[in-house]
Amino acid sequence: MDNVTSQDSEELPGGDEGPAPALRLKGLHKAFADNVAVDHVDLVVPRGSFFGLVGPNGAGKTTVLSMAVGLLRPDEGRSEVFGVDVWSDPVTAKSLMGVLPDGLAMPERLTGRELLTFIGQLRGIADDVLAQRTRELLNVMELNDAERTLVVDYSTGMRKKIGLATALLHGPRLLVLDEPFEAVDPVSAAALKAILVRFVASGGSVVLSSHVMALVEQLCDTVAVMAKGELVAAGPLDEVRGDGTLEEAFVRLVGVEAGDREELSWLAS
Ligand SMILES: Nc1ncnc2c1ncn2[C@@H]1O[C@H](COP(=O)(O)OP(=O)(O)OP(=O)(O)O)[C@@H](O)[C@H]1O
Repeated sequence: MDNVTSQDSEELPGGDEGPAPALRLKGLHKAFADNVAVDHVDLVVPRGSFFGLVGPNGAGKTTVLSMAVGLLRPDEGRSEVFGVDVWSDPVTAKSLMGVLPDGLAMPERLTGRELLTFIGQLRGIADDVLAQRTRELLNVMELNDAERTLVVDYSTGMRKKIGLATALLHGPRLLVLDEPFEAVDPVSAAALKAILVRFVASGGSVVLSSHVMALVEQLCDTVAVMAKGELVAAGPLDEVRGDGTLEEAFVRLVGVEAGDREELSWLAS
């Protein structure tokens, strides 16, 4: 299936240091009232990498990814996709990336096929190409059986899958996926993983957030660990996890509450 591959052949902006990375975050900062959700985060996602962002609940993953893709305006800092500034040139930047945001809002009173057709037409994809890509994506996502079902009646996992299909439709070079495997059954997850692995093998770049360390360890070559709005580690998977597992490194980096606390002792009585 040629269409779910990256089209990384055109020249994209670079600089003195060579081609620009797939994603570069410079000093991204966001506070909600007194709560600093993301604290001056700098991050580079190299081209062709499969990048995993992990961190405990409330660490700032969704906030940083939302700013990175132009869905949430930062208080400070900038985000560049292949050297294109997401806020000053949003049309170019958004043509280069496919995004699966957290809590994706979609036109819900459409079938999966209608939704993909609608998004494809907004993207200006030619009718024949769109029809072929829609057919293949519904097939690969195993949503063919649900072709006549409205998205509003989809399960959570099915919504993730149709969301990923909309992100892939225009053949982006970078995919930014917030918790793509949440609520997806193991069979569908295997299909999604295969699509993403193939996308990276063809030159695409993926950034995903997840709470599932085993999945990040299995898929990603580069990881970043976030806690309390800051990056506490970032680099090649083997460097970040050291001699142990990613989960052990995560616990070491993020810290855990003491396990012998008095609270909830009544549960065992
Ligand atoms: N729209 C908002 N208004 C106010 N506070 C917010 C908003 N969005 C996020 N926050 C706060 O910012 C912090 C970071 O939240 P964020 O959703 O980015 O974390 P996360 O790492 O994605 O968490 P999770 O793993 O639970 O999804 C949290 O303290 C959260 O309460």
